[in-house]
Amino acid sequence: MSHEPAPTTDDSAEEAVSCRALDYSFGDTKAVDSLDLSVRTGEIFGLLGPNGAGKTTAIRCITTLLPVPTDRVKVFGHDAAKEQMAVRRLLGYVPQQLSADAAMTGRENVTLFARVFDVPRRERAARVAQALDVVDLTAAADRMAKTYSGGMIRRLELAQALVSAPRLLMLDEPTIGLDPIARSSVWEHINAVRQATGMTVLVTTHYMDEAEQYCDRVGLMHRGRIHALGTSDELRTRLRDRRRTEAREAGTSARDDDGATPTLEDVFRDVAGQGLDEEGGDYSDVRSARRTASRLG
Ligand SMILES: Nc1ncnc2c1ncn2[C@@H]1O[C@H](COP(=O)(O)OP(=O)(O)OP(=O)(O)O)[C@@H](O)[C@H]1O
Repeated sequence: MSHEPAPTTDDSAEEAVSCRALDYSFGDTKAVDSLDLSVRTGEIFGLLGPNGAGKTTAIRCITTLLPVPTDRVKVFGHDAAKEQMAVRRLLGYVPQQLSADAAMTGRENVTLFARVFDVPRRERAARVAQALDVVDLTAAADRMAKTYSGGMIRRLELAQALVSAPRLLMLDEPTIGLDPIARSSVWEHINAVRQATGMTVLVTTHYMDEAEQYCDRVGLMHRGRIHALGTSDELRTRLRDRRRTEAREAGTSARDDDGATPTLEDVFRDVAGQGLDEEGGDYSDVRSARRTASRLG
């Protein structure tokens, strides 16, 4: 099935997130299976995989929302089992499920998060205004969230996560259910925040094109494991070179696609083997759990 070399981690760069041999099961279902993952400080790291790959479970382990044994998950060196509060203080988390309240204004929603995350009272109004400004919601800040479009709601949730100035921003499928324009707008805002603050971003997505465009490095996850890890260019070039070598060794004449660099989709299909098809789940075949816009309407 997979011909990719085992994923490697680089411990020389300061790690924002490190998972070592992380397992997590729901009854008989092994959602995360001996996961090794290293996210470097300051990068946008994309965890890619089809529905059910284990992305959300991994994210929830890192956020301390699911219990993990000691020495399995660290966030900026803090152990997620032993130092839960220290870990939580360092991160902002935007889950797949809706986290904004439709019956409150944008400003009220962000203020609520500022309170929950203990933003000092005297700084609160300014920090809320700044977070709304970063995501271009200043003009709409005093409108009820139920009047927002899906993309605006996603940006509001981004502001909610940013108001505590986290060092690590974790986003679970931030663009699911959005139209292409809203998707690129959300990404542009994530990118702008990263550039301005140096914040580390860990994002799950099944949109390969988004990952190629916006993530510094990606981890391809399937059935609870990372099967390949690197920059999108590295992964694509590695597969191209391997195919060329195989063709040469087999003595076959040049294939039609010999000169072409495979896409990230090809890489995924290569590392996941037949699994994607057996499960009836192309990675782009989304259950679309989110459907943000319709839920607030
Ligand atoms: N609360 C739960 N109880 C039982 N099984 C669960 C639970 N949450 C997830 N699972 C199972 O664990 C596996 C991994 O699910 P997970 O949600 O982590 O995948 P994912 O890659 O995030 O996919 P999706 O994008 O569809 O959420 C799946 O087989 C899923 O059915």
